Amino acid sequence: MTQRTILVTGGAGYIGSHACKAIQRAGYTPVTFDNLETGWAEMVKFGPFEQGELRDRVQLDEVFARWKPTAVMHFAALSQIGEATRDPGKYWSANVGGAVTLLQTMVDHGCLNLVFSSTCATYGDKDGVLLDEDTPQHPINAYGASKRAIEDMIADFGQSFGLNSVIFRYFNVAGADPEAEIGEFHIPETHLIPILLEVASGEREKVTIFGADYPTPDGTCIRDYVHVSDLVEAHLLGLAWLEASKGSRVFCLGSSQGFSVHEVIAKAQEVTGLPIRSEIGPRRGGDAAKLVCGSAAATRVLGWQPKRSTLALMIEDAWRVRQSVRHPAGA
Ligand SMILES: NC(=O)c1ccc[n+]([C@@H]2O[C@H](COP(=O)([O-])OP(=O)(O)OC[C@H]3O[C@@H](n4cnc5c(N)ncnc54)[C@H](O)[C@@H]3O)[C@@H](O)[C@H]2O)c1
Ligand SMILES: O=c1ccn([C@@H]2O[C@H](COP(=O)(O)OP(=O)(O)O[C@H]3O[C@H](CO)[C@@H](O)[C@H](O)[C@H]3O)[C@@H](O)[C@H]2O)c(=O)[nH]1
Repeated sequence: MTQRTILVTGGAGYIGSHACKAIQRAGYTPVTFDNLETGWAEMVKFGPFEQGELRDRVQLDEVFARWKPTAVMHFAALSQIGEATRDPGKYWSANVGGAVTLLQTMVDHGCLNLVFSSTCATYGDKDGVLLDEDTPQHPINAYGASKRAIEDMIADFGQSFGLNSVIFRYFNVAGADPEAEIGEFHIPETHLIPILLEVASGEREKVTIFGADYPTPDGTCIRDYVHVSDLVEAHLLGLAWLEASKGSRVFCLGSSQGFSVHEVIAKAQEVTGLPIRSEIGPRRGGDAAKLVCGSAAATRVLGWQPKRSTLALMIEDAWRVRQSVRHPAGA
């Protein structure tokens, strides 16, 4: 039997490259489609690579005709909250524009199974609430708004064309491949844990804490961190769900535990055994005070069992990759 092909948009990026490894291991062929805006050709190690732009319908048509994917995992997006707040049009164009073209191409090629990366940034600021699939979505930045719009678009394509979808709303994804083949490489790096590891390794002088006047116990923002390996396992379960024709569903993916910026810094110092200098700075636009996930549905319905989503393991795995894998930019 020929191997089933999964089109992985954003497969050269952080989460997409980890997904490709898991997809290949599960016996499928992951075909990466990526414009390399924030990703790396060097991270495409587990299947073919098609360099391309999602908003380019001609290119997408060629790729669908060549590979005939049975499903798409759609990771490609711009995802920096600070940048989205400074330049919202860029986010609406890349994220929503890219998704429109992708969905239309899927339907026209008869590929009707989609796993989509959404985000808890679609919820907005809901202090003190455990966010789950039923929580109303009121995004407070253009990134979250663009992702909510795509969720709505997917529902419309479901109604009109029978597109089947599993939408995962992730919380803060962290960690790296436990076998240290791939990792998280962004330039500039904006995510908290990799920044802390840059400070620990002496590549950065200090971390600026974006606000210590939030209504949280220590004044810094609280987030729910989930290990990228656990996250991509959920995607395989989502794919199996679609292949079993179980219909369309939304699931939240997180660890159901929140950690403040101060707590993450303390844990990174403990794991690395190195000092991490920090200073308090102003709030970053678009940040919610507290985002913590209720992922009971993913466990109950899909059988998802996170294995590595403790703060210590996520930092440990990211630290190991940092020390053993050369940055694709040669930095
Ligand atoms: N990292 C997180 O904590 C997190 C949390 C929630 C949701 N997400 C979502 O997960 C997905 C992957 O995130 P990531 O952290 O791996 O980001 P990433 O930036 O590492 O990867 C995104 C990839 O998509 C590609 N891409 C972007 N726009 C494209 C376009 N128009 N055409 C083709 N390729 C394009 C980039 O080059 C990159 O390789 C994104 O959709 C993001 O919104 C991430
Ligand atoms: O130098 C830094 C970087 C981050 N933070 C704080 O650390 C927390 C985590 O920030 P970051 O790692 O940038 O993640 P988020 O902005 O929470 O966004 C991530 O998590 C979202 C879901 O919560 C995803 O949708 C996004 O794609 C992903 O980038 C936030 O409170 C930031 O304000 C700092 O204080 N200093």
